[in-house]
Amino acid sequence: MAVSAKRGSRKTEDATPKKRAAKDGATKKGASKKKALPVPAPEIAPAGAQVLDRLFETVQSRRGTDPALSHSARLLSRGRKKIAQKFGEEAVECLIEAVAGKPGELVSESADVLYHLIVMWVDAGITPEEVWSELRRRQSMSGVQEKASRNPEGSV
Ligand SMILES: N=c1c2ncn([C@@H]3O[C@H](COP(=O)(O)OP(=O)(O)OP(=O)(O)O)[C@@H](O)[C@H]3O)c2ncn1[C@@H]1O[C@H](COP(=O)(O)O)[C@@H](O)[C@H]1O
Repeated sequence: MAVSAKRGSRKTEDATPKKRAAKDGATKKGASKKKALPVPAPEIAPAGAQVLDRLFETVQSRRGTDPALSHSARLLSRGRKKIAQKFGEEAVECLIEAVAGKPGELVSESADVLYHLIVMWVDAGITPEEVWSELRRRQSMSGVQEKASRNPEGSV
């Protein structure tokens, strides 16, 4: 992702919804005539990890909508390879900030990674509940035990 388009802590002029719409292909004039897509009301913002369920619902609702109004719609319309590529780019940016020891940047990059992961789930037709269920299953076993169960003879 171009740094100029980043959300979160790095406030840049490209980060506003209006400029994002322009960047995504709509002219400023054309975008202003279009009705903005609905976003969840902030007063009923979900707590903690439920924010991911809400984000999933929003991204899913964007499928097939106007790419000029929705970054998710644009990304979904560009296909699986592009979606995977964007996720990979965000993951790399995340690890760069982790290695650089920049917690604030890591928070912002982590949000980007989660957003792009959710776009990938929507494209693949899987739900967050399937992932939560897998995580719950793993909670019954430590990571060390799980790895040992995969490598019964102790091979790495
Ligand atoms: N969390 C995000 C989010 N994080 C990052 N981004 C956007 O992702 C884009 C990444 O920029 P890039 O330059 O990397 O992407 P790009 O334009 O595809 O780049 P190229 O590959 O074309 O070079 C930026 O425009 C960011 O604003 C996001 N866009 C949307 N969301 C969430 O998704 C919801 C729905 O958004 P829309 O689909 O836009 O309605 C929003 O309410 C948010 O909650």
